[in-house]
Amino acid sequence: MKLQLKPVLLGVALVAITCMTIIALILTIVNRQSAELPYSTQYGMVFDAGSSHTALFLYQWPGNKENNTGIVSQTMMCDVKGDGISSYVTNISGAGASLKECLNVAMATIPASQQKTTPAYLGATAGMRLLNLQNNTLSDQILKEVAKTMQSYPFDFRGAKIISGMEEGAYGWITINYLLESFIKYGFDGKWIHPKSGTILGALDLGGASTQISFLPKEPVKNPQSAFDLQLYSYRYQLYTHSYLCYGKDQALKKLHAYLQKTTSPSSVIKHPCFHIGYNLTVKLSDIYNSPCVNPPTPYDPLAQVTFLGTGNSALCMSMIENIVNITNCTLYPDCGFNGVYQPPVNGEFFAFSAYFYTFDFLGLAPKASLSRVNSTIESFCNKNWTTLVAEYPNVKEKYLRDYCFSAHYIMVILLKGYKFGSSWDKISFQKQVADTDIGWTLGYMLNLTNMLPSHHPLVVTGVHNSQWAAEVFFIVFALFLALLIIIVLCVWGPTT
Ligand SMILES: Nc1ncnc2c1ncn2[C@@H]1O[C@H](COP(=O)(O)OP(=O)(O)O)[C@@H](O)[C@H]1O
Ligand SMILES: [Ca+2]
Repeated sequence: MKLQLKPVLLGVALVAITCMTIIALILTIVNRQSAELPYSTQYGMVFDAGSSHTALFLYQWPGNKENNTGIVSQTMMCDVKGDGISSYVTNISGAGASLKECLNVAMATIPASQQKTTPAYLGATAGMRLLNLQNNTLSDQILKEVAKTMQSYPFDFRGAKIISGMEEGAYGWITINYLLESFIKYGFDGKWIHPKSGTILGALDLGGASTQISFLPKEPVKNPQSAFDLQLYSYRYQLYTHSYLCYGKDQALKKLHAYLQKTTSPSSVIKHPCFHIGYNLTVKLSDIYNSPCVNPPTPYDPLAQVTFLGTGNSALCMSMIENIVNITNCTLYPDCGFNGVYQPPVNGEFFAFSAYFYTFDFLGLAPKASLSRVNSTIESFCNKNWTTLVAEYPNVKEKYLRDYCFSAHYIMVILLKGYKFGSSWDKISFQKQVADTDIGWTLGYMLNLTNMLPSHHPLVVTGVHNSQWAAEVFFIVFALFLALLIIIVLCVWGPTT
């Protein structure tokens, strides 16, 4: 009997098609991953309740789960009027009321439908840490008041608390490196790539009441109290971070005043080398000794007055500051920052922000300037007469203008003699923002508390719309049905015709 070739080939082809269709069907159904598409912008807010003032930062990101790279950005920033919340000790309810103006701005910015799902945090830093040391009942009452005000808004209130110095340092470091995409990057080939570890930056934050340094050292951190272990996007980091309480620039100035007062006593007129010639300041002794950062002489009259007379003497200003920043005492460890605090040698590039930036920006030294230009600029600025200066900068707040000479010298002492940046001065960049977002601890804090910093590498899936997926399944099932039907017809009638 002659074999009929055509129906046999057709049958083989149909069987092959059927098998492929069944495999396609299994793959389409079994390995189904659902991915949400961006549906709308989401928001999150953090109050930075600093020692000198409070600011509200509002962040936004696309409303899906793909926010685990540098997608979160700052939508708005609102400066709360008045001083920091720790200054409300005699008017506790005022601390809560002070936040209302900025909360109203947030209400006007966030669409009504999103307000309920907007997480809202308040983190207080060194001013409240100090108040907590002095009188924890008062600091608790202030935190309760600010929480009450925040809860009176529709936002998803997640807490008002004092953050630790280590958290403050680590979150500042996370903010910088998140914004610079140093943890993870989306490459041109559509794959996630992990940039080389050398591209991770260190963070230098100078506040009013504390100062923080955070970086990845070359060597393992020897003191566990300064080690911060993190796992981000499948990589482990051991961060060195230290917060020097009482060494923010305002408390450091208080320390200098206490030093000058004690060493000149009983005179009530005291030469001040970091104030400009022509600037005089009269204060009560209680204004100097009202902080846990300074030890009052015993006995002392809180109401007695002293007058500081500016002499604008750069060399003396620098050496006086060296008296309040102990740079010699490093007995317990092979390497130290200042005050005998363990610190491995600095490593890599750094961003210096907050008062580091304000001071260097004002002096025209940001983002970078050579050491010789920095030194000569500070010296000639400190030499300026106060009257000339006020006329030259009519729009600069007097409290800032008065302090730039001191702050600049203080910055040089802690960076060069404290942290020992001498040979790596050019590694420091004085910055305020990255990608239109302010550098500070608040973004890192929010990313962490909202679980937007995964410890594992993000999974990339290529997806289709649900309707397209249903159409694909329907088409495959239909093709399968048709193929089976033809095979049956061929088997029954094919070979005999
Ligand atoms: N425009 C500015 N010029 C100079 N200094 C500023 C400016 N804005 C803020 N500062 C200073 O920056 C510091 C910010 O510290 P802050 O965040 O309030 O305290 P902390 O972080 O210690 O709790 C303060 O010393 C404040 O005076
Ligand atoms: Ca701060």
